[in-house]
Amino acid sequence: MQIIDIKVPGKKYPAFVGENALQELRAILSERTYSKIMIVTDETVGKLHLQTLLNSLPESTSPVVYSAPSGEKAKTFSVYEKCLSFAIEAGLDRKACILALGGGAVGDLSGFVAATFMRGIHYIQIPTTILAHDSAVGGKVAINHPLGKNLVGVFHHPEAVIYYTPFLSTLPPRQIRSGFAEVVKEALIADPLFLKQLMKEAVDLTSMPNLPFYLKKGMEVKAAVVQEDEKEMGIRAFLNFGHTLGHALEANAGYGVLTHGEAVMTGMIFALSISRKQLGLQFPLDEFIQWIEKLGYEWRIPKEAGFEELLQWMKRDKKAIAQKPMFVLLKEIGKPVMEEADEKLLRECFYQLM
Ligand SMILES: O=C(O)C(=O)C[C@@H](O)[C@H](O)[C@H](O)COP(=O)(O)O
Repeated sequence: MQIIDIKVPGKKYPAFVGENALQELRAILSERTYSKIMIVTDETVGKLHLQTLLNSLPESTSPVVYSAPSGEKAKTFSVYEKCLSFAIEAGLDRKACILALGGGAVGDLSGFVAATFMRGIHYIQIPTTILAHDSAVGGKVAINHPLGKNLVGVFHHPEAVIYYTPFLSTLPPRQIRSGFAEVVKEALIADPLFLKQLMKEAVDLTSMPNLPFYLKKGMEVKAAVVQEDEKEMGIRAFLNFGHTLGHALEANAGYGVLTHGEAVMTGMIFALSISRKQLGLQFPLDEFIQWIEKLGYEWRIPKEAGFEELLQWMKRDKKAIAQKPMFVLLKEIGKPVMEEADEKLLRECFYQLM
């Protein structure tokens, strides 16, 4: 089993990755005296994995279970309120703990509920997707606002991340693809050799013997960034590579139409294209695109997505300054910077990618 320690001011927590990770959860829950355990999951994951989780809890726990709608539908004000009402009615108090069993959306909802319920209680991330190797680490939790993705949120770190890799075996190819996009992002912003390795080895996303290693590498990249800049005052924003357009595409299409990873992959190609023009990035973009297309990414900007409309979403992005969209760009692979881009250049790159 792999253990990655995440250290932020005033807190250190482990991410356990591997086939024995659930034993670590049992140990944590046996050691701590939580007044009540509430599992938050979603309709899809609950059917597949809830029983495994229940079987691994200490006998003394009698958890209550809240099931949210699957995917981004979990991250609405109305589901947030329902989840809080459930917690209150179930008698949770300030010594209770939430277990977030699911992908990024369940993790975000659970973390936001945990952060705000009675001004903050403990929670533990139990990711079940590849995507959540990224979102479960680092304490960003949020719900969506009708005017933009993740616009309502806080930083609230989990007590631990329990990444039980057998859960990943039920993922459909589209979800594998979505999560793998964030691994590619971690390589692009931090590690040219890792990117080379991925482009050489990853040829079929349904058979990746090295996946646990890729996930660990990705989580290490993330942990190192978060450790240096917990609250995104500077370099943490580099983890948002591809997300300026990515979030806009997700929101504009209607949450759930595109997966997060599909939208981020398109956003990364957009950012790479801007980086080449604005910063002279030397990067074989065509070869990269050929690779990801072979992996099954349908990354093109949808014809019906208008530039003006997407620009409005990008202006409301959390990185925007005075309503000017900001982009994480690359000077070189592994050397990100945050920059504004001229609207004319944005438009040019945008239409090239349709
Ligand atoms: O943890 C971060 O910081 C990231 O930006 C990682 C992203 O991949 C992740 O999707 C995150 O939840 C997006 O955060 P947001 O601040 O852009 O909403």
